[in-house]
Amino acid sequence: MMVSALIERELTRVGAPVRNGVFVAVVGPSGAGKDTLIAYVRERLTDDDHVEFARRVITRNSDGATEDHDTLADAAFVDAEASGAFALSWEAHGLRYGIPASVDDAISVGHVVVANTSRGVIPALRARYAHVAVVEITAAPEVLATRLAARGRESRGEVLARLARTAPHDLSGPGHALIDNSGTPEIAGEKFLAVLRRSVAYSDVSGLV
Ligand SMILES: Nc1ncnc2c1ncn2[C@@H]1O[C@H](COP(=O)(O)OP(=O)(O)OP(=O)(O)O)[C@@H](O)[C@H]1O
Ligand SMILES: O=P(O)(O)OC[C@H]1O[C@H](OP(=O)(O)O)[C@H](O)[C@@H]1O
Repeated sequence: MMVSALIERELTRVGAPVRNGVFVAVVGPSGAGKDTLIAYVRERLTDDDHVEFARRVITRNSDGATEDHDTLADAAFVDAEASGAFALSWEAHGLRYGIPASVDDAISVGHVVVANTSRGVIPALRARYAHVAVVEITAAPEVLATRLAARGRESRGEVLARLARTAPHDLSGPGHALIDNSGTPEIAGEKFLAVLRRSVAYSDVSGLV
């Protein structure tokens, strides 16, 4: 999209939250199982055109295993961010993360958009979108430690830093669902599916044609 079109859309949006659909933010501590549960529901919603899964942009090479995302070098990410390429962006673990601005279009037409986000961006999300569901995935601390060590994506020092990262915000509010993923992925995954089906039922696709 042309930069001028992006700026025009942003100016139109200021003070007016993006309506109709629902932004489903999947949050929780590292190792809780956000990507695992997103993959679980994604496999079961392939026929549902109303649910989209945001493809994140991260300044990390994709390992192809835990999450399929786009990669940008740090300077390119900063340029993209400045040109309005992201609906939302944040920094964590020494990395930059962005959610493409195109999710606004999906939500405007009444779709449900699912994205793994930082707990720290929930206030910004609630300001940007009229309908936000916050799906907070949890697991016991010892479970997180075991899973991150077994995943093997980070060094031992990085794993310890991730475990030490505490939730910066109180996430409670409308549309907040807490899902414990200390058991099997199926148990938590079915609860997550139920939240998504409620979000689809809630999204407003009437009057959009
Ligand atoms: N219910 C579960 N039972 C057993 N292992 C699980 C379960 N859920 C996730 N895992 C495993 O735990 C590890 C962490 O899961 P995942 O990468 O989905 O977490 P995450 O919350 O996305 O973490 P991060 O924020 O670090 O990306 C993975 O190796 C995954 O296979
Ligand atoms: O701790 P907070 O800010 O909630 O989450 C920060 C980030 O940590 C994880 O990153 P990754 O997917 O493991 O790289 C999450 O996906 C989120 O984007």
